[in-house]
Amino acid sequence: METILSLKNLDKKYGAVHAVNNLSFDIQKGNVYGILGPNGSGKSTTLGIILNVVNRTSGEFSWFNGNLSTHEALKKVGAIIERPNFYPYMTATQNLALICKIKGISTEKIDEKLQTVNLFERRNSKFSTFSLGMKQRLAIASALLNDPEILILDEPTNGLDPQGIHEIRQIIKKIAANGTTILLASHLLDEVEKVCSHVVVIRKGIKLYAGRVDEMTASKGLLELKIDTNEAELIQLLENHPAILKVTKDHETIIATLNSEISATEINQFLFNKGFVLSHLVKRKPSLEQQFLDLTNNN
Ligand SMILES: Nc1ncnc2c1ncn2[C@@H]1O[C@H](COP(=O)(O)OP(=O)(O)OP(=O)(O)O)[C@@H](O)[C@H]1O
Repeated sequence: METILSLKNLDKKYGAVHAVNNLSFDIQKGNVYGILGPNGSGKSTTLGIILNVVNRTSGEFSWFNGNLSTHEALKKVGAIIERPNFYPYMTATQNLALICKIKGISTEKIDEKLQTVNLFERRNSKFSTFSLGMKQRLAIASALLNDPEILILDEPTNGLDPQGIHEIRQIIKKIAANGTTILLASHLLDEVEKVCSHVVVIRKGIKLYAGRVDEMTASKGLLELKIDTNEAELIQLLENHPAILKVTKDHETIIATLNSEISATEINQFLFNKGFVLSHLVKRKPSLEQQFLDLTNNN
């Protein structure tokens, strides 16, 4: 696996605010990474540091195994960390041509990138006529003009309506499917769940989890149970079962969080043998949301 970016013990303090706290993780080529954390958890600061627009307090980061200077490496990076300024009276194509000129890159990729973000049909429309979603898509096209190895996006769907959000997510997936590595920051759990293969969960600048999204969701799961009588006795029995970590109630439903593998059939048989006949039994995986809440509460 080729490492695109490596962060080691990165730290950033703004006076008394410890925005990034001893953060380490690696970005491997071809994956889609989400930095997930609530507002103010240090996501933008982390992106700012690796893009050389924020100075770190201590720690290291290296691009492409340290084979290139940061200046050279950043030529292979496409990033949108603030809304870029486009000229309202110029068309999509004209705006991108200007960016090519400023960056000193060829204009030959403009049409291809407009197609990638589904704006080719609107290439001759003035920027001022674009919806917020279209503006964001044009920003993505502008970040792709140099065919970057990695695309970095800070809160790519912020402020968009549901249709705009869906379109941006589809485009991110399309870009990833073409082999571009992606790193995005988001405070939205479902965004990371829908778009990313890997996640780094941070809170108050501290890493709480780093790994595959599907491994994070592949915990032991939970059981939903209902019974018409003897509910208190059932809860007590479940609490003493070795495969069950804890038991809670959500309205009429008993929720048993598992700490080891057990099938719904096994638990059903066990309870039936003890004289409990359930009216409802479902085994579920906890959502990323629940795991995220568990992670942030436990830390
Ligand atoms: N220039 C700055 N000066 C002082 N404090 C700052 C500065 N930039 C960020 N911070 C603080 O650092 C912490 C992390 O902020 P950061 O913007 O990195 O978080 P974030 O996770 O990106 O949040 P958001 O999604 O709200 O932007 C916050 O407490 C923020 O107030």
